[in-house]
Amino acid sequence: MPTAPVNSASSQLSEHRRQVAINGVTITPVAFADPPLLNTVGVHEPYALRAIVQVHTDAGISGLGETYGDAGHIARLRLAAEAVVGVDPFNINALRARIARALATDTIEGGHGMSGMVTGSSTSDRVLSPFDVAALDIQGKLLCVPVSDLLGGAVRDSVDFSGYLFYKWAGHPGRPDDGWGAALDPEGIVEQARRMVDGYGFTALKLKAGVFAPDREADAVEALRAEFPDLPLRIDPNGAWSVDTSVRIGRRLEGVLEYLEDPTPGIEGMAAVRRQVDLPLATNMCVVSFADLPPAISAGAIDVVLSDHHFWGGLRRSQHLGGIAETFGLGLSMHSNSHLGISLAAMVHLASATPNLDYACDTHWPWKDPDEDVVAAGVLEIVDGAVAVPTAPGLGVELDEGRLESLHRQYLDSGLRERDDTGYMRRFEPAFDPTSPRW
Ligand SMILES: O=C([O-])C(=O)C[C@H](O)[C@@H](O)C(=O)[O-]
Ligand SMILES: [Mg+2]
Repeated sequence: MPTAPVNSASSQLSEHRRQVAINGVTITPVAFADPPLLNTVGVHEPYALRAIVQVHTDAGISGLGETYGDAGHIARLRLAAEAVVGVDPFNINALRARIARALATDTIEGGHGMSGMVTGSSTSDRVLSPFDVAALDIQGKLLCVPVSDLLGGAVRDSVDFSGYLFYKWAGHPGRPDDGWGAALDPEGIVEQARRMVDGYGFTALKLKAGVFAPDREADAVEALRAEFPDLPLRIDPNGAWSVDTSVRIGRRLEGVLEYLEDPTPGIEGMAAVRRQVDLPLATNMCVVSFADLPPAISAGAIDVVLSDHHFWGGLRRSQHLGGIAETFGLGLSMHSNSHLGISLAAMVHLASATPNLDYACDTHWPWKDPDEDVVAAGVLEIVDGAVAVPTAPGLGVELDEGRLESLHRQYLDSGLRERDDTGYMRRFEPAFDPTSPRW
């Protein structure tokens, strides 16, 4: 009978729908090796911290999320974990409401995990994010569709990423060199870029700046332009420059950059720069929550917003941000922090289902040891500067329990419980002062 299998499949599906509820959450902090990457607030410590969130259901299916690993954030995740038990993983609105309620009386301090650079983002959106991703992973596994389908369908088969260049030391002091070598001048940055482009095929480059005198960093951008005449270039000093310095350096780099990211702190400062420089301004610092959008748009402070599902409340709310960007004619790009494979999979699904994503996304992926992850190796790879959108159900990545256990042990042994780029830098340069604007 031609109709019988369809009917029985759909009745099985609705059976799943009726029964499924979250019946537990496992939160595992992990640490993975991170090179000494320099930024305006200091230097990356020997390990980056993340939290792996497994959401379990009474249908026997679990979903995965990944987020920051600072102690305060983990304490909030644990509050949320208790609050979401009993919720249907298809009901992300209910997840959000339960999490907001659980955090309403939260007195936990610190723990943003973003090293003082994105502190104004919404706490409940940050905590919701890994639960939203895990719920979508569960939905996809139950319905046998990839997360990109649940987000409206992939509009591209692969997602472009930019090669993320950092000034860096050759290795962590007192430890062996990491193999990338030092990059402390334009030649070092060009050499690093060459290795990124040859190894991963990146078709856009971003330089993390705010480390050395601005003119020296502009020299590095011009050296990149000479070496890679066709690649879009960006520079991001994380608000380390005054308005005057931003205008001077911005004018110098007009016609060279595809966008200038967070040259100076705050909406007013960005708007002042924008009025005087003929370059698109991008941000992941002065617009980090929905409440920041109206004042930034009315001040004309930004041209491009960098989404990041880790602090914009997960994949669905990041799509909402994409809709606002489209409505107001803003460009859309994507921000990253040091991350593992669950986050990369989530970023790729989101980017694949965001038609108005105009730029190659950021990723710290090449800075990670390929042997250190919590998902199986080889599923996610950067080829020709892009990651293929996974087509298996859910996020398309499976947790490797052995790898999770070993990165959790590394977390326990590392002794690190908060990201502290400034404190680590001060061990080697006691007078280091990250107060912005630094120039
Ligand atoms: O675009 C950005 O602002 C970032 O990627 C922030 C990160 O924290 C970056 O500065 C880093 O990893 O040092
Ligand atoms: Mg940035």
